[in-house]
Amino acid sequence: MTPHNEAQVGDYAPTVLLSGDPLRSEWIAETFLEKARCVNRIRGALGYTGSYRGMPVSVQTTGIGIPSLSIYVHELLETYGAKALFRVGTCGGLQDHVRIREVVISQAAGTDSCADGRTFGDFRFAPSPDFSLLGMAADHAKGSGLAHHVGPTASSDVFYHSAGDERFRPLRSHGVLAVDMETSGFYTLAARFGARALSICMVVDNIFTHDAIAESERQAVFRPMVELALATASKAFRLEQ
Ligand SMILES: O=P(O)(O)O[C@H]1O[C@H](CO)[C@@H](O)[C@H]1O
Ligand SMILES: O=c1cc[nH]c(=O)[nH]1
Repeated sequence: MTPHNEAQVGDYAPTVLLSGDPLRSEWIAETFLEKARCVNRIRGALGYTGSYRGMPVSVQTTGIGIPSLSIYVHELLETYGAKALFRVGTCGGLQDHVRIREVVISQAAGTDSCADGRTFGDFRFAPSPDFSLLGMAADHAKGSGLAHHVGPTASSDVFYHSAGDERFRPLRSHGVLAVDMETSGFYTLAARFGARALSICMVVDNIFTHDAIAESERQAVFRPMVELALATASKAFRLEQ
C-alpha cells in the first residue's frame, strides 16, 4: 500500500496510538486491545488494530525521531484515514519537579529540528495539540489521581549531542517540562492534515537530577500512560457518535 506499510485501506481505525518502540506497540495491543490483529510488519514497525471498550483503535510504531515518525504519521493521515492520534512515548524531565514515573501531557512543543525547512517562510510555527483532547486528558489525569504535568515540551533531533545536556538549560529556565524526539513534528503534521493530536509521555529519566527508570521496569510504568490515552480517546470517540 505504501513503501513503509503493507496494511490495506480500512485496516487502521480512525483512532491511533503511536509508540516509538515496536515492543511497546505489541505490548499495548496484547494488553489493552480486544481481537487485536497485526496489520503491518514492514521494517518491524509493528501496527495493530483491535478495539477498546467498543471503540475501534489501532496502535502504530513510529521509530525514533521526527523523520521516522513523520513517515508513519503522514501515511496514516493521507492513506489510512486516521483522525485522532495519541503519542504514548517516553521523555526526559527538564525540571526537578518533573520526576520519573510521572506523565507529561504536551501543551506545546518546540524543536531544534530542521525537518520543516522553509515551510513557514520567515515564521516559526507553534506546534500544539488538539485543545479538547488536551482538556479531556488533563481532567482525566487529575480525576484519577495520576501524577502528571501539563505544559510546554521540546523535541530534539539529537539524543547524544556534542554540547551535552547543558544545551537544555535555556529550555529549563523558560519552564519547558521535558524533552522527547517527536512531539513537535507530530503536532505539525496533524495541523497540516487537520487531524487531532495529543502527546502523552512517561518521564523515564531526568536530565538534571539524573534519576532514571531501569529498562526492566519500563513496561509496568507505561500502563497508566496508555490508560490515560485510551480513556481520552474513548471519551472523544463517544462524543462524536
Ligand atoms: O520511547 P519513544 O516513544 O521512542 O520516545 C523517546 O525515546 C526515544 C529515545 O530514547 C525517542 O524516540 C524519544 O522521543
Ligand atoms: O528523547 C528522550 C526520551 C527520553 N529521555 C530523554 O532524555 N530523551
